[in-house]
Amino acid sequence: MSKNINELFSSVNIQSIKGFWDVEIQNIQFDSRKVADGDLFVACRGTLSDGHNYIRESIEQGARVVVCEELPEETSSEISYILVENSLLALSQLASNYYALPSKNIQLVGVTGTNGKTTIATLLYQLFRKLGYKVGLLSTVCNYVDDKKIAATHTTPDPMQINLLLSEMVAAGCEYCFMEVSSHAIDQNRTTSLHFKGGIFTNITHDHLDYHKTFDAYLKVKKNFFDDLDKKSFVVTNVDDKNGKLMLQNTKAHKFSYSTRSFADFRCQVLEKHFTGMLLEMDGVEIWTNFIGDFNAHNLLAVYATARLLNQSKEEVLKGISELISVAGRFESIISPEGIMAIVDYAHTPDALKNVLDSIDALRTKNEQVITVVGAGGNRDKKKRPLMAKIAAEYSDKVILTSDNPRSEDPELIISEMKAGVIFNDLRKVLCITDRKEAIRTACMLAQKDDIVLVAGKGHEDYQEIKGVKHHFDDKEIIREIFKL
Ligand SMILES: CC(=O)N[C@H]1[C@@H](OP(=O)(O)OP(=O)(O)OC[C@H]2O[C@@H](n3ccc(=O)[nH]c3=O)[C@H](O)[C@@H]2O)O[C@H](CO)[C@@H](O)[C@@H]1O[C@H](C)C(=O)N[C@@H](C)C(=O)N[C@H](CCC(=O)O)C(=O)O
Ligand SMILES: Nc1ncnc2c1ncn2[C@@H]1O[C@H](COP(=O)(O)OP(=O)(O)OP(=O)(O)O)[C@@H](O)[C@H]1O
Repeated sequence: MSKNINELFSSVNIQSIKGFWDVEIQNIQFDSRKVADGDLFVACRGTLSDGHNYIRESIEQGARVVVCEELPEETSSEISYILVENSLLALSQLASNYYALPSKNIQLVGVTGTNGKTTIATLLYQLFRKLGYKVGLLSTVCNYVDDKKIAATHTTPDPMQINLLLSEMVAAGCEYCFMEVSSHAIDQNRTTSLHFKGGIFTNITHDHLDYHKTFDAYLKVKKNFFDDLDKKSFVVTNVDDKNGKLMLQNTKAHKFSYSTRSFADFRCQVLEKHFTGMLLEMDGVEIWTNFIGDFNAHNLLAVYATARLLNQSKEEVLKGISELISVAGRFESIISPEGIMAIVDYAHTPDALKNVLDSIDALRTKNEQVITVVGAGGNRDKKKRPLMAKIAAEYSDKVILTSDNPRSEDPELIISEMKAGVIFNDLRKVLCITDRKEAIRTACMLAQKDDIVLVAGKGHEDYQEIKGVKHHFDDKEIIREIFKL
């Protein structure tokens, strides 16, 4: 689709222009390798390299307009160069303008926090469909435009992708979109120019410090998302998290809180816990839910609060919540003919792992053993490796440390970095088996009737990434094969 750059730059803070202003462009690209004839190229500074180094290549590929933070040494008189202070911010604004501001034509709610984003966004998508609406979803597991499933590459896609999907949702008649907002996305301005009706804060614990460097920087980035919300929107925050209230400090949005422990606008209490679900008291009403674990009580409460803030009736929301079923790869259980229960969960942070193991512990009635199979991803935050192994060993009877997605790292080295975190007295519980399938098989062989095998870290993923190649790998599939189901 062809656009005049005049329309595209309406909200962009331009420093200067070199070249023509009245230019038609075809598409917007931030990767020179994808530029085609007539495109606009935005040169962005990344963590590995700098898009400014690819300006010449983008022009050779056919770029007509270049948006950059500094001019290249050699410029061409046939090209328009538009200087901006922050290319990533400009990209976000250009992308929204290119697709005619779709976020203004849909009620968009963003979920951010270390854990729970996928669960809450997906459950909101499911709930609002039950309530009779056409809905969109942008999440780690997959994206949906109404009932059309679209593969996801990121938790929060790049600004062009987000706005394309939002515009498709608007065209398909969707009234709501629920999206995950990662800290990378906030930091890189992927969501800055979107118009959010609401924002949800789940929690913040140790993660992504490879990218943000310090916990304070990570916290500040999360807070920026809420600081940017306007007075027509709402923010609903988990005040059981010690940083929950902080998210409300500088925002102009209407402020709401939720809690399972203390005074808050939205409250819920866990009345009973079973392997098949939980009985909750939510906003004064008892409801049965098909979810396990205190953390899911928080997730369901966030869903309830958001639906109420989007003006849905209490009765219908509670009825809808009681009918919701699990989210792919989140506390999914498979029982063997011999009575061994395997649980597949995406827990890939120390906090998530502890929560899942706590939830399992709360359900133990006899002397069931808990055997945990867990790894840690390569080319990602290394600091969480020893912490995850320490937690796994502390809260399980046996632990098998194995590979997650080693990516370009040596899996055995990752496992040894994990093992270094296990306290001396727990070392006797730990086995190391690099091959994940063998690790799962061994855990199932060690388990007896009623024992619980937790396979953590990969959840819904159907691949294992080793040395840049994605091999088919599915924890649930392997467990079913071992259990001969
Ligand atoms: C690690 C990381 O955060 N990378 C971000 C970074 O890219 P980079 O450092 O890899 O970029 P680069 O390769 O150095 O290149 C810099 C720029 O030059 C461009 N380029 C590069 C090469 C070339 O030949 N031509 C060219 O134009 C690139 O397109 C890029 O715009 O800067 C880019 C912006 O220009 C981001 O899009 C990119 O996010 C990538 C896509 C990424 O994968 N990030 C992950 C880690 C991420 O976002 N994860 C979160 C979820 C986390 C979670 O909750 O688990 C997510 O939302 O998915
Ligand atoms: N509210 C919560 N608090 C703590 N842990 C949670 C919560 N919700 C889910 N978890 C745990 O975290 C894991 C990941 O959940 P989920 O995918 O919903 O989080 P996420 O924020 O989307 O993570 P990511 O962006 O890394 O995919 C779950 O499998 C579960 O173990």
